[in-house]
Amino acid sequence: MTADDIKQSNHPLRSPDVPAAIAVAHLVKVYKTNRAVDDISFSIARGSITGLLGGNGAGKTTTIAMIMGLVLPTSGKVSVLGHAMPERAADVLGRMNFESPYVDMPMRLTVRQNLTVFGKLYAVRNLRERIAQLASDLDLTDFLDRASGKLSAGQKTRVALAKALINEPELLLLDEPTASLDPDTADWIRGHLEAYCRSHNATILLASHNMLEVERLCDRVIIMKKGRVEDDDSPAGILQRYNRTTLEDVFLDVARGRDREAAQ
Ligand SMILES: Nc1ncnc2c1ncn2[C@@H]1O[C@H](COP(=O)(O)OP(=O)(O)OP(=O)(O)O)[C@@H](O)[C@H]1O
Repeated sequence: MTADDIKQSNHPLRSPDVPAAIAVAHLVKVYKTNRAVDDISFSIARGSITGLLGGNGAGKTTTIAMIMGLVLPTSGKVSVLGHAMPERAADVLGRMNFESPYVDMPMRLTVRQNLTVFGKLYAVRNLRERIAQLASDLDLTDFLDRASGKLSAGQKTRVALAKALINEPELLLLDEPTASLDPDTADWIRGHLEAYCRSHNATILLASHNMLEVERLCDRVIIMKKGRVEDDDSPAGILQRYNRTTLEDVFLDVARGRDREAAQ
């Protein structure tokens, strides 16, 4: 059954009894006097792909880090797959995963060794087969036994994605998943993520500065500015409200402080 079938049916995953993939309520993070995240609330349905947009310093990474339980909120609540974070992290960390091209793996270990370490951390069954499958899906076979520090930026991104998918997560948090990939490879990765989501009814929350990527992948867009949620809607709804034809233009409107009415 695909994610679309589930959305259109009475499948149990649609039932109100199934908790949201992510729910945050009045979430705040203050660093000294800087309100990096300033009272944000949203809920993300299972099986959806949501883009988290915003300029540099808008609070995207801090939000994702609180959802993962890595950064403690100053106040507010986070729930992941129905479990409070960070209190119940042990119940959910094995069912989620994270990818950022800015987090390096141990450089001297080969790609296969790194994936083996992460697979063991997640207690992945049939790990050898899982790594072979990911290597084939993400085209890693040629450099599986090369030291991770000797890969190109694009190869590293594909390995990071393999690491993020190793435990077949129900929830995937991605920070710039296609940074430093050439357009063709980036497009191919997006197709892979989309197919993964549909086949596993998985949920993705991705922070991105690539508006075309967000338009292509996301069924919902949350725009952050100065730690707050500036807008939250489908890409089509947002384009209509700002009277724009591309999210790139909406992004510039938000960044430059042009409000929705002025954009019309
Ligand atoms: N560990 C930290 N200590 C102090 N301030 C921090 C810390 N991490 C982030 N900040 C500040 O919090 C604010 C939000 O940063 P954050 O990294 O969440 O933004 P972002 O939207 O992910 O930005 P970018 O697009 O540049 O990655 C910024 O002003 C940043 O300087």
